[in-house]
Amino acid sequence: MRERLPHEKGFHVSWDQIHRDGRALAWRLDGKGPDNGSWRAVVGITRGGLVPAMIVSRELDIRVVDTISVKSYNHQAQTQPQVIKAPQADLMGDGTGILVVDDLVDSGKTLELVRRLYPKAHFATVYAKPSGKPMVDTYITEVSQDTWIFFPWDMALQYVEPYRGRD
Ligand SMILES: O=P(O)(O)OC[C@H]1O[C@H](OP(=O)(O)OP(=O)(O)O)[C@H](O)[C@@H]1O
Ligand code: HPA
Ligand SMILES: [Mg+2]
Repeated sequence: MRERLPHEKGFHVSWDQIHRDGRALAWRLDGKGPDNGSWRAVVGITRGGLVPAMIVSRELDIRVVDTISVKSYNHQAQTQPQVIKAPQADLMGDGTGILVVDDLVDSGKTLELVRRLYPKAHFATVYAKPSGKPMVDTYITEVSQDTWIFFPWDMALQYVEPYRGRD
């Protein structure tokens, strides 16, 4: 099995769970945009933010959806975050009315970078760890810093030994 240290715990999220939590995020954001409660666009931070961005944009009927590509990790090793692809500049402005969506905030470095580019945007993630919380405006579930979140797109169903058959 691939090394998971220094993360003590694993939080395994199913497709059903990310769908429910993504919907909960959308409902929390509903009517909170700056223009009579509405949002101009959803911007997903690729790649992990794309599934929640799709769910939020579907729930809130937002048809303008763009992406920003920020690479922060090589597997579980953190590297300096880099913007690989930016969203359409005339859509973004200073970020007013834009919902930036990601799957999670961990150290907060990814959102810190995107916030610097679009300071007036609203930053929303499905999951949050304590170090990154100051960078996020809205999130659904907090997990401890020593938890690694496994998303359904990184997992597969597999056989497990019965409890009494394990070492
Ligand atoms: O708060 P931080 O410590 O910056 O970490 C959070 C970011 O790290 C992961 O993305 P990653 O860079 O691994 O790329 P991916 O979404 O393509 O998997 C995750 O999807 C968040 O975007
Ligand atoms: O806990 C995590 N899970 C998946 N990707 C991540 N990127 C930073 N932290 C995490
Ligand atoms: Mg990501």
